[in-house]
Amino acid sequence: MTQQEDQQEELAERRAAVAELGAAVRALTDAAVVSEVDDATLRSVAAAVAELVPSLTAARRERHERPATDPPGSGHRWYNPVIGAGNPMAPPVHVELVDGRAVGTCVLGLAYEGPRGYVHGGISALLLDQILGHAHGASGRPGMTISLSLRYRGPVPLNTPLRITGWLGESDPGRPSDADDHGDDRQPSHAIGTISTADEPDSVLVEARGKFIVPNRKQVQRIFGGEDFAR
Ligand SMILES: CCCCCCCC(=O)SCCNC(=O)CCNC(=O)[C@H](O)C(C)(C)COP(=O)(O)OP(=O)(O)OC[C@H]1O[C@@H](n2cnc3c(N)ncnc32)[C@H](O)[C@@H]1OP(=O)(O)O
Repeated sequence: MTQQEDQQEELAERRAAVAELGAAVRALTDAAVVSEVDDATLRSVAAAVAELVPSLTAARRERHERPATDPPGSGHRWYNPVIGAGNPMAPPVHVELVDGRAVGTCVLGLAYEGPRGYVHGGISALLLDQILGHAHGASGRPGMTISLSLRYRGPVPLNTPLRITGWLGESDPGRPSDADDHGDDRQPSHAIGTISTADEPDSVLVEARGKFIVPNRKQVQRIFGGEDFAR
């Protein structure tokens, strides 16, 4: 086995272990928010969970440090709060590119509840921001959201397969490109996204419109210390 194959195997093993923990803690979160067991049971589970924390934080990363799952150049975000298998907060949403559109699928449990039985509006915004990011990134230029507006047309049901779709619209006709000044394309892109149930994909429950920019070199330096922010 070559050194590169060794590293790939190690990375796959690490990601699998991280995903396993993510799934277990996600299941714990789901159990915690649906549980109606007695108070004594809740307290004994809380104590048992608190005892587990030090074994995880014995080796930890800080802000700006890459996790072992996301080596430079991999473009992965194993702990992303929407798609990351390692993040218990992530549903996670499974995203595919279909005919230039980003299509996400997931089922949201009661941990994501806003109105009783339905998804919290902020969670819908989170999912749509992510899917618009994928639609923008599909052009090969990962960007950052500079504005996001939403229209909530109907409540999004919990415990129901959902479909989240994002695509690029026309770029901003009002702003002339000043690429020459900055060495980057400074034309913001418009992206559009929707949430519907998987069973009724044409019935739009939430609609989003976002603007994305590709940070120029100075901005990447200022915000991320020069490291390619998307890799
Ligand atoms: C696949 C993974 C998907 C992940 C999806 C997730 C996406 C996200 O959530 S990203 C996180 C949320 N977004 C952010 O944190 C961005 C926060 N904003 C910022 O850091 C700054 O506003 C930043 C860097 C974009 C611009 O700041 P700054 O360099 O000071 O420029 P500023 O003087 O404010 O801009 C002046 C104008 O130029 C525009 N502009 C600035 N930089 C650019 C650029 N690189 N390209 C095009 N337009 C630009 C601005 O939008 C602004 O336009 P307007 O006047 O119409 O509002």
